[in-house]
Amino acid sequence: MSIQVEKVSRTFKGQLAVNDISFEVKQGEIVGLLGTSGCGKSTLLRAISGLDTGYDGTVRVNGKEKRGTSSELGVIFQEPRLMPWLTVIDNVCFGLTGSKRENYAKAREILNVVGLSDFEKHYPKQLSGGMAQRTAIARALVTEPSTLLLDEPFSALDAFTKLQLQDMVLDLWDNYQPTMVIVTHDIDEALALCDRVVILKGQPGELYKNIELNQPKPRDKADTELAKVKSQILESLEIGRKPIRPKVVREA
Ligand SMILES: Nc1ncnc2c1ncn2[C@@H]1O[C@H](COP(=O)(O)OP(=O)(O)OP(=O)(O)O)[C@@H](O)[C@H]1O
Repeated sequence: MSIQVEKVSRTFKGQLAVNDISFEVKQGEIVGLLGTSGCGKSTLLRAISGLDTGYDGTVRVNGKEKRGTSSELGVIFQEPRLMPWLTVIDNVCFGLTGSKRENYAKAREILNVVGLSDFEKHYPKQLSGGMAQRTAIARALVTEPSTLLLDEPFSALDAFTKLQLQDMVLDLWDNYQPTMVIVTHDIDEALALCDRVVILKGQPGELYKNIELNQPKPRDKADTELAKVKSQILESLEIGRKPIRPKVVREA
């Protein structure tokens, strides 16, 4: 599934939050939305997902205008949003319309991919943060969406779990080749996962740069080309360029 974002703007109570943003996500591509806090990344993702319809401009899916949610788009949030009274497998099946037998078969296949086969009978309170987020990812995948939209999916997790789940995303991609849009603050995460990074800047947020990443995955973190892209991104975001405090010049 390809996505075309055309001249999308969003105003909240007379205040422009994102301004005239256009970009395309090709079929099977993993695109990262990066930018400093408040530049409108989540607002843009909500417009793409159809959870928000109050924007100006157009979102197209495979070239056709879309406004509103679609079962072809799976959304994953920062927090897993599981139902505490349901087991892992019942959380994954929630919303499926088939027979219990069919649903469980589908859910078990996905739970295997996300590494939770041994935990299907656990309840959310018995899971670690990483396992809960894996369950949320399995729930999004079970309807076989061709596109996944992820809003800072790993930012609440510890560094080690985050790396494990980033590897899992690459495995998922190998299995299903979904189109993905990932909102992240984490430049290393974007460098590990994305084929392209869209950088937003300012308030209201505007599209600043589109950076292609052609290195094969899984990527070598020590790769010099990747290091160059990282400094290009840091420079775009104006991180590390200014001293945090102005230098005090003392008189002799
Ligand atoms: N429902 C809303 N009502 C009013 N203002 C909103 C709403 N949603 C977002 N905004 C405003 O729009 C701007 C962009 O917010 P958004 O959450 O999209 O930014 P972001 O880049 O995702 O930020 P962060 O990285 O901190 O999550 C902010 O100024 C925010 O206050």
